[in-house]
Amino acid sequence: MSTKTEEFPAIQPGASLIIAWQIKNKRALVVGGGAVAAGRLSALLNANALVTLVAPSSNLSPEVASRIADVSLTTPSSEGATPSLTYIDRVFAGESDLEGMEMVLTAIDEIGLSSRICEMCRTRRIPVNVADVPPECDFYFGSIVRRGPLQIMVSTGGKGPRIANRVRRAIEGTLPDRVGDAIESVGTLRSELRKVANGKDKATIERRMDWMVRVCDKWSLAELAEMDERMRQEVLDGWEDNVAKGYWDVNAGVLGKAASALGLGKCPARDSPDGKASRCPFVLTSSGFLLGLTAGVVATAAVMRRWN
Ligand SMILES: C[C@@]1(CC(=O)O)c2cc3[nH]c(cc4nc(cc5[nH]c(cc(n2)[C@H]1CCC(=O)O)[C@@](C)(CC(=O)O)[C@@H]5CCC(=O)O)C(CC(=O)O)=C4CCC(=O)O)c(CCC(=O)O)c3CC(=O)O
Ligand SMILES: NC(=O)C1=CN([C@@H]2O[C@H](COP(=O)(O)OP(=O)(O)OC[C@H]3O[C@@H](n4cnc5c(N)ncnc54)[C@H](O)[C@@H]3O)[C@@H](O)[C@H]2O)C=CC1
Repeated sequence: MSTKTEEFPAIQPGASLIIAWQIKNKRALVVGGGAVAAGRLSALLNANALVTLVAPSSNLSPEVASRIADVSLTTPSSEGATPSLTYIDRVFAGESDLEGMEMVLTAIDEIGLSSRICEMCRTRRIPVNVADVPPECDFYFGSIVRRGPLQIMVSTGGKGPRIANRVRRAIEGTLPDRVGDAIESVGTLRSELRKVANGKDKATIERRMDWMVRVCDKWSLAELAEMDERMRQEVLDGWEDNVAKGYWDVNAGVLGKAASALGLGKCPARDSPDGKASRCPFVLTSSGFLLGLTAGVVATAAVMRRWN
């Protein structure tokens, strides 16, 4: 057993545990109907939770009012099913409102009541967030970037929520084009792979993971975003022989395959890791070359005109 702790990252206590909570089809309660409740409500609905919102209709924010009026949210998908959103037009009624809830969020302007709700939740071991009162939060919200299946949460652990917003915007500006579509493609490929290789034994799992890693690493994000059914099928055809096909293996016909076999398979224009072809050195170099060529031709034409 090694005793050299310096080989491992140092423990830095004081962080939050950042996890992606699967609240889909589970019940959550929102108490309050103002602007803060509206943010909580959309976060829960985006995560497919079954939300009950309790607040008097006399004081709803426009966003909460529009969600409540949205029949696609308030109608159950089938008879007897719980709708995505159930609205109850009244103030918080007490313990009975907590029945069956797996999460409770309060966003009301009554600090004493918030504390009591928090206490009730903790007695029942229901995770609770009281907006604005960190000691009464079992978890905090964060500033979120969303691109389809991709979510990035910026948290400052309660130190600077406004700065979380700024960092989030800075991150948004650096995201690769179509990163959400690229991840969606990988998701489809992974689930299709499970259909042809669904073994749960250790050897199959290892082989599947190794193949997925090699395929992912062969495709730029821009290429992945373009992967359609035909390309995906051709990539999957490589599974049997444990071959990881790249974009040009499935798109450039015989010539592309020959180039790929020679190790020239990747289009340099698409090789930038962020998939932004215009920023790629190949494109810059080749556009520079073309520009130079054009300038050369123009200059030669001018000189020749002089001579004539
Ligand atoms: C602990 C936490 C608990 C929780 O609510 O989950 C909490 C607590 C408090 N917020 C306060 C104030 C403000 N909150 C915001 C904004 C956001 N607050 C959010 C989360 C969190 N806020 C959790 C920590 C998250 C973290 O640190 O990473 C965000 C990220 C997510 C969201 O709420 O959806 C969202 C930005 C989302 C976005 O823009 O993308 C702004 C800015 C603005 O309004 O523009 C201000 C005014 C500026 C200021 O005061 O700093 C106060 C003081 C109230 C007072 O002074 O009385 C407290 C209480 C205290 O700090 O004691
Ligand atoms: N964490 C954060 O990011 C922020 C938190 N806040 C805090 O969150 C809380 C809510 O903020 P806003 O939405 O702006 O408030 P708001 O005053 O607009 O809305 C309060 C809502 O709660 C409802 N309400 C009041 N008593 C209720 C009860 N007993 N039962 C059910 N519903 C009740 C009201 O009818 C109203 O719909 C405030 O305490 C505020 O200080 C405010 C801004 C940012």
